[in-house]
Amino acid sequence: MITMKDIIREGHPILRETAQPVAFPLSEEDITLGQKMLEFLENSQDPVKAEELALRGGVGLAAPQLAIPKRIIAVLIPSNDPEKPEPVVREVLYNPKIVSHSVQEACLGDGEGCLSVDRDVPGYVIRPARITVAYTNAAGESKKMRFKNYSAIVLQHEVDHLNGIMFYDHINTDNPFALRPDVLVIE
Ligand SMILES: CNC(=O)c1cccc(C)c1Nc1nc(N2CCN(c3ccccc3Cl)CC2)nc(N2CSC[C@H]2C(=O)NC)n1
Ligand code: NI
Repeated sequence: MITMKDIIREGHPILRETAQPVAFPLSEEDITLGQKMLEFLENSQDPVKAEELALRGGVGLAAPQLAIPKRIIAVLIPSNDPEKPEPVVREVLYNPKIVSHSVQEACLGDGEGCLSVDRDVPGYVIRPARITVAYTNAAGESKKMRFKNYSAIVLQHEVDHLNGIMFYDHINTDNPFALRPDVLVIE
């Protein structure tokens, strides 16, 4: 199974490369990889397993973070509503593409963290608040899904990894906490 030792850290060249699209039909290898990426996120969010395996919590993971320059991301966003325990997003996305986005922007009030960045980089990462992503799922079906707020931030962070972009590339160097008008700050 995937653990932190499999995740490359900033400085590794693959994190700055553009990942290659995956071919269809999906290979067993690419399907298995997606499943293992989701399993990692599940383990990372399980207090017992995360401690056992020394995993940092994450809600998204991109194949380049495993030194695999393929356009594959896994997203597991847990529900925060005890009434509805189902995850908000539980998906492996092959060749994801942001096909449209809102003018309105948003950012996480606490800034962004990344499993490939072993340091705190303070500052707002301002991104479109709503996006539409076209992708192929593990069953080989073409999908189009809309995301907003926290989910949209996570998807964009992971798609950035496929294009060699790190979250702190978006932080305003003059004033990391500068806010443009109408940016939604997500707490
Ligand atoms: C510097 N300040 C901060 O990091 C930061 C600080 C405070 C709050 C937030 C909200 C911050 N920001 C931030 N927190 C997260 N998590 C919160 C903890 N959680 C988690 C942890 C353990 C079990 C289950 C879970 Cl659910 C996992 C997810 N995740 C991301 N990102 C950026 S988009 C991709 C996503 C990612 O998965 N990163 C590894 N950012
Ligand atoms: Ni990351």
